[in-house]
Amino acid sequence: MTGLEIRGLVLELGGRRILDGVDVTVPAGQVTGLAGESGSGKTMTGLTVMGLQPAGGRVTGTVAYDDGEVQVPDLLALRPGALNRMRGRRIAMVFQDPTASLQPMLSIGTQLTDHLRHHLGLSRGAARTRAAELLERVRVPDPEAALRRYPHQFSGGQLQRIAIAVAIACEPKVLIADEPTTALDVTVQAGVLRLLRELTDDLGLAVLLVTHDLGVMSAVADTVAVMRHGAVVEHGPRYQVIREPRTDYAKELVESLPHTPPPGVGEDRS
Ligand SMILES: Nc1ncnc2c1ncn2[C@@H]1O[C@H](COP(=O)(O)OP(=O)(O)OP(=O)(O)O)[C@@H](O)[C@H]1O
Repeated sequence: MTGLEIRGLVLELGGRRILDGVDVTVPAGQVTGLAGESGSGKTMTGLTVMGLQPAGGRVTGTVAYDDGEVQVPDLLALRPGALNRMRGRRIAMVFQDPTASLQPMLSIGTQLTDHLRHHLGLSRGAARTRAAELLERVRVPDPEAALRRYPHQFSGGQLQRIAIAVAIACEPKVLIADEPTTALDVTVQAGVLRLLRELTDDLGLAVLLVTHDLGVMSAVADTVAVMRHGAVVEHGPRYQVIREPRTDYAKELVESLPHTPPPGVGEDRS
């Protein structure tokens, strides 16, 4: 299987077990939704997979990575430098707040080209061309003009598209998206979710999508994993988990979570 295999992931912080043996498979070409009530460990799962858990955290378990070209039996066993290279090149992350991955004082063009030159060793000219292509790929209008602008000159939805462009710049194979549309208006959400789906299909990305919103889940996830108290209690095809949950907890969760299907994506896609 290409993608990520998370097995028995445990995170202990200050004597508390935040993750208690998370098992979840994130296959290439699919969106794996991670649902669960607040505090169940969704965000920590994404961060720990990337080696970005809070300082002092004790981590055990394995995260196997395979993109068909590179196989890493356990990302958690890599030295910090090697993990850092995996993060820049092969595994990317998108957060709720797109400004988290963008510098306010630098133009979008400078940020994208610096990133491409640093990670891929491209020349200035080649990096600029690729930066414009990337903005086109994520459907930012007028990419050439956009490259000259600064983050504060874009709307939230456009900024999230730009953050996604930065994330896919080095052609990663895994994308961890943590509440990527939570801060956006419902109509803008739909466009960003459609883009995520398109990138998953076209680039064969393995996407782990952390969200507390069932509307978002119904719109793009292939499978849904439900977390409770730091462990996955149910994982199955989206329609099954949402319509016919097997565990009482998943049933309760499905009934309690917000469900705001963004217009134009989703429910029809099964
Ligand atoms: N920096 C930290 N230090 C210690 N504990 C933390 C830290 N960040 C989060 N936690 C704890 O880890 C647990 C899991 O948090 P996490 O953010 O993964 O939950 P979540 O399911 O993503 O919830 P939410 O939907 O509210 O973001 C929570 O009990 C939280 O209090």
